[in-house]
Amino acid sequence: MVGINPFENAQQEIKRAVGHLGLHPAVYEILKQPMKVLTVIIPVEMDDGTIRVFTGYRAQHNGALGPAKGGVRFHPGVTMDEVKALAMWMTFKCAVVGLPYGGGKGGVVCNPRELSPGELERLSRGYVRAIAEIAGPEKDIPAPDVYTNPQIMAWMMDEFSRYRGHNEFGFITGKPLAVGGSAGRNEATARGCAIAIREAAKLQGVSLANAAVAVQGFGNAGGIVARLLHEMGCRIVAVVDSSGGAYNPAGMDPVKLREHKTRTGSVKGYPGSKPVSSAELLTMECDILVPAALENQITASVAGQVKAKIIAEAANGPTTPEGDRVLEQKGVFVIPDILASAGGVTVSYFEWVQNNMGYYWTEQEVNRRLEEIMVRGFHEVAAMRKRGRDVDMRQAAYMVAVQKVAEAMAVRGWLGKAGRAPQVKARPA
Ligand SMILES: NC(=O)C1=CN([C@@H]2O[C@H](COP(=O)(O)OP(=O)(O)OC[C@H]3O[C@@H](n4cnc5c(N)ncnc54)[C@H](O)[C@@H]3O)[C@@H](O)[C@H]2O)C=CC1
Ligand SMILES: O=C(O)CCC(=O)C(=O)O
Repeated sequence: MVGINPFENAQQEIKRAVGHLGLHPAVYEILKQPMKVLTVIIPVEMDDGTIRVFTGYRAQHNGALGPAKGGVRFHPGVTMDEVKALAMWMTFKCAVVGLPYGGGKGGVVCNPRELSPGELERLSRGYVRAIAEIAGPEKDIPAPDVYTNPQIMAWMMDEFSRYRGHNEFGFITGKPLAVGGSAGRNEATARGCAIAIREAAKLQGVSLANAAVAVQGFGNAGGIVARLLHEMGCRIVAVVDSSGGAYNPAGMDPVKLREHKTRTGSVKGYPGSKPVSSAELLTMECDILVPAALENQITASVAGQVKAKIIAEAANGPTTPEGDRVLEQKGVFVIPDILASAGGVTVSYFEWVQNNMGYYWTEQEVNRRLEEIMVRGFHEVAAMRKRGRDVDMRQAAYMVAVQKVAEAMAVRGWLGKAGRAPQVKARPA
């Protein structure tokens, strides 16, 4: 959305968390920007023989807890500030659920729908060649995000393996199973979100049986979360994608919605449904709202009209800080993006671990470990919310995450003398 800078939004959240935790101001000074940002140009030979030059970015926000980790977005609206915000959010997403990573994110300004498969492959490989010097399993590990998928991950892994001269399956996650992908990764973002919704519903006394759910975005995150919530007994009353929406208060079957989208290119026109816009969906009567598309969807004016009891942010940054304050005043229970969407990177972590070991787990094993991490993360944040005064779930999540990153920076000596107290107590002799 024009005029709202996601990077400035992300900075505000960190500033508040550092203040609430009473940490040294140096913590904010370090965390308020990415440690490294690379801008690249990618010349690609198009099918008609012309050369088109694309712009791409890779941002690494903070490496105190481990190598940078985060997806690559292919979208016409990608900007450097968006990539910087997304990298920043990744640092705290990884920290809140206890993964040994820092935050990273990449993006290429392009419309993949206008590219042929060959052009898309050459662009994906070109992007990897351009960022190769700052990436790798020990430095920065990309993954899928908006409009990138397992096939693109496979091309990228192959290109990086050529660059290094040997197979580097651990360079990137979200790969197809045939080349070191993990069972369960495709569903992981949605599964993690569904687990968080289940825990929130228990906490808030909302029954999932027949609960009305509206989902904005019907891709990897939104489409699968609709299916999983349907399996948990919820009624999927509305879904939208970038081309339109479908509404039916009696509920719709997400498997059939997916088939309809595969056949026609959109969820709109689903048999038995009425059209619905993205704006209408966000403010409609429902119990659970899942924004699973892009940033800055729930502004203050949208938030004022939201009727959902629970919002689970499967997307990164769907709510503006102003929107957030309105939701807080209204008592809407928000599961913030850094927690609600952490399932994907959690299973990406499992994928990287499996690649490093060369030993692969069953889907059951992956899902069991994901469940454990999401439940622990959710309740750690809920406990922080209870302990903190005047903090909502988003602030609580940031407080849990910022505390962990600040502690790592302190013991590494990045905060100098300021870091030695009170975060780090010397071990008794
Ligand atoms: N794929 C992953 O593992 C993760 C994704 N996310 C976040 O989830 C969100 C969605 O990502 P994915 O599902 O992976 O992308 P995707 O490319 O699979 O799907 C995106 C969906 O959003 C829809 N969409 C795009 N613009 C829209 C608009 N203006 N209004 C309504 N719908 C719109 C598209 O039509 C598509 O259905 C993003 O914010 C992403 O950063 C977060 C964590 C992990
Ligand atoms: O799977 C990953 O490594 C990161 C996914 C991602 O980009 C995100 O969580 O926003």
